[in-house]
Amino acid sequence: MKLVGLVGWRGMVGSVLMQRMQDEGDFAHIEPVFFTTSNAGGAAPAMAKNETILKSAGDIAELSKCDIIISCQGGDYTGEVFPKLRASGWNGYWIDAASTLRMQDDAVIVLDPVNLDVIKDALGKGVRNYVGGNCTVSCMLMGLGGLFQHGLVDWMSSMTYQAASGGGAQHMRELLTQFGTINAAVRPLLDNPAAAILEIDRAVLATQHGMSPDETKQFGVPLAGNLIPWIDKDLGNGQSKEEWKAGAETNKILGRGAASGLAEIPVDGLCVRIGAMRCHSQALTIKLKRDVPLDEINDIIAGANDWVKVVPNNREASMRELSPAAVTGSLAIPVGRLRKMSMGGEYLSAFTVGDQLLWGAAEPLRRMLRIILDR
Ligand SMILES: NC(=O)C1=CN([C@@H]2O[C@H](COP(=O)(O)OP(=O)(O)OC[C@H]3O[C@@H](n4cnc5c(N)ncnc54)[C@H](OP(=O)(O)O)[C@@H]3O)[C@@H](O)[C@H]2O)C=CC1
Ligand SMILES: N[C@@H](CC(=O)OP(=O)(O)O)C(=O)O
Repeated sequence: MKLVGLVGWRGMVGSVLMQRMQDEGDFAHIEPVFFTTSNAGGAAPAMAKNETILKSAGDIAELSKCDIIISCQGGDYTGEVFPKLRASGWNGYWIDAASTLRMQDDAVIVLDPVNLDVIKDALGKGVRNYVGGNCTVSCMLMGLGGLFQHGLVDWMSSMTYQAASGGGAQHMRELLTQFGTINAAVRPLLDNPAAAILEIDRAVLATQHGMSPDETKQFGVPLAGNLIPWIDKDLGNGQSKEEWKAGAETNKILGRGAASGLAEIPVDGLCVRIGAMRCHSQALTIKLKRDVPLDEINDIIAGANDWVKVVPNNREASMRELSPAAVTGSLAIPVGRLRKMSMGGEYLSAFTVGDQLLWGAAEPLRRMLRIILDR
């Protein structure tokens, strides 16, 4: 049985991964070894078999014993340990949730319902580094992958509504704390039916403006009752790094770009943080290569994989099925609001939602593990 090292298993992404691996019976196929950056020598979790003691995640000799390592520990860890591990001569498979290695030539971005051909080709060529994609990109491709597979996309623009979880666990806590602070500030007014709504509104605004640096430590500004139209680094050209990833990673996942000889498909947009918990949503404008009838488009989208689900473009279904609260905790990727836009028959509008901790982070990793194990 393959020795599989697990790093970052108790973090937010790691916990979702462990749950999914248990749900799918993955531990029956591996000998797990649990690593830690903070508690070496402590007890490994219940899924452990023979290796019941936590090993140090900085111990290159211990890591080197593994056939496969899955890391959800973060980019700093990858940047620090991965080069040392490879320099030591380790030739195992490295599967990672962090973005650090994504765009390297010797790494593949994994999303097998969309790019199994790219993954298999890489395995055949001896590639050893497999990295999960950016959550927004992975969720978009799980939903709209069919249109790309059928060569129908001329270009795409995405306007995102990204959840607090994209920043990490502390960001989710901060959002909820802010909601609580605001609610507490206006509670007496809310309890009084005679209170004027503009008075309540003024009190909310005053509370948001009055939040201490401690209350906005993660996001930098209040997110509750607000939004933040910038995610990740400032690239200095007016684009955020999250926006850059949309084009760069989509094309890499699809195996397009200079190395392949296939022209890149322009994908660009504007990424916005909103006060949702763990589902990323996005509104898409898609310029099709030709005017394909809407029923054909529905079939192409719905037929692309087992998880995408086309939601009828009406008010009831959209409100019920196409929201973060409807999708959280589920692997389903609903795509709705499908309609041709007033600009012409080649312009398609769509809206999609995905759990950014499942398809956006953990799920592609555990599926990559199974692809390697099943070879
Ligand atoms: N959050 C996201 O949406 C996404 C994240 N990623 C990638 O995954 C990486 C990990 O993200 P995420 O899971 O959110 O990070 P977390 O902060 O939840 O976990 C990272 C590590 O922090 C340590 N840690 C310290 N205190 C705690 C605690 N109280 N509870 C749990 N763990 C703790 C753990 O390491 P130890 O056990 O060694 O102490 C853990 O493995 C990111 O840096 C990113 O590269 C990728 C896609 C999406
Ligand atoms: N940047 C994403 C989360 C994330 O971890 O992305 P990446 O894996 O590309 O660093 C967000 O904030 O919503």
